[in-house]
Amino acid sequence: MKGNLMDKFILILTAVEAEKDAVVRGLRGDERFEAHAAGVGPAAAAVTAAAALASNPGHYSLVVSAGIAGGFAGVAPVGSVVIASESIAADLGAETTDGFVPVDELGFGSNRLPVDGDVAARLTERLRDDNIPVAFGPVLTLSTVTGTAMTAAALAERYPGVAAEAMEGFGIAAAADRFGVPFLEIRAVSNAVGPRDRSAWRIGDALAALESACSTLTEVLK
Ligand SMILES: O=C(O)c1cccc(C(=O)CC[C@H]2O[C@@H](n3cnc4c(=O)[nH]cnc43)[C@H](O)[C@@H]2O)c1
Repeated sequence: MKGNLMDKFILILTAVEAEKDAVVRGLRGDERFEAHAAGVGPAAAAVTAAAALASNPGHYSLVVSAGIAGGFAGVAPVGSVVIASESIAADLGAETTDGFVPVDELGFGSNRLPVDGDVAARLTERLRDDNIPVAFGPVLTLSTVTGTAMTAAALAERYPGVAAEAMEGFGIAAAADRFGVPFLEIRAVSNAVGPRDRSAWRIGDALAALESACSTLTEVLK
């Protein structure tokens, strides 16, 4: 991680207030952190992150996207934590008769953005040491929640090793990239990616896991 953590702050953005409240509980008053609910989806997340970074040059040493997510079968079960190895805008590209072509293959930039690998690795390791179920892998950002087994399978084939999907990470990663601030994504799995079954959601369990992961983050960043 660049810079000295001791003199800067960490911005954590969630989608909704319930996620922000879980993050704040996990931070336990650690004044190095600022947590805000930015709204659902990549645009709301990107606008909020960019506004914060633009109005506070040099103030933040790290920007974190945190919240609940859908977990991919065999990688991230419900109730587990996912630490992103990279952020992928899963539907940023073109549909063709030969399948999806990501924007980088179209020559218009990239649909993948990096994370702070050092912090991501240390956080993953600490969570494992604390016996918290954790997966380290790509996290997708979508504007449409996956609702069928066919789409889940297509995403898992397109992005091997994918751990989770959510709706804000890439927007925040894009703002962090634009302002040269390291990025991290922490997700807690509330549901399985696939056929829509709201009765199977475990949002309470996911928020508890999110709280625990944020508490561990404060330790890792000591
Ligand atoms: O109505 C549904 O079937 C449904 C299924 C899963 C999630 C939703 C949401 O509207 C949640 C959006 C909100 O939570 C994050 N999230 C949680 N699970 C997922 C998911 O499986 N795919 C994408 N996003 C998910 C997301 O980051 C949003 O903030 C509705």
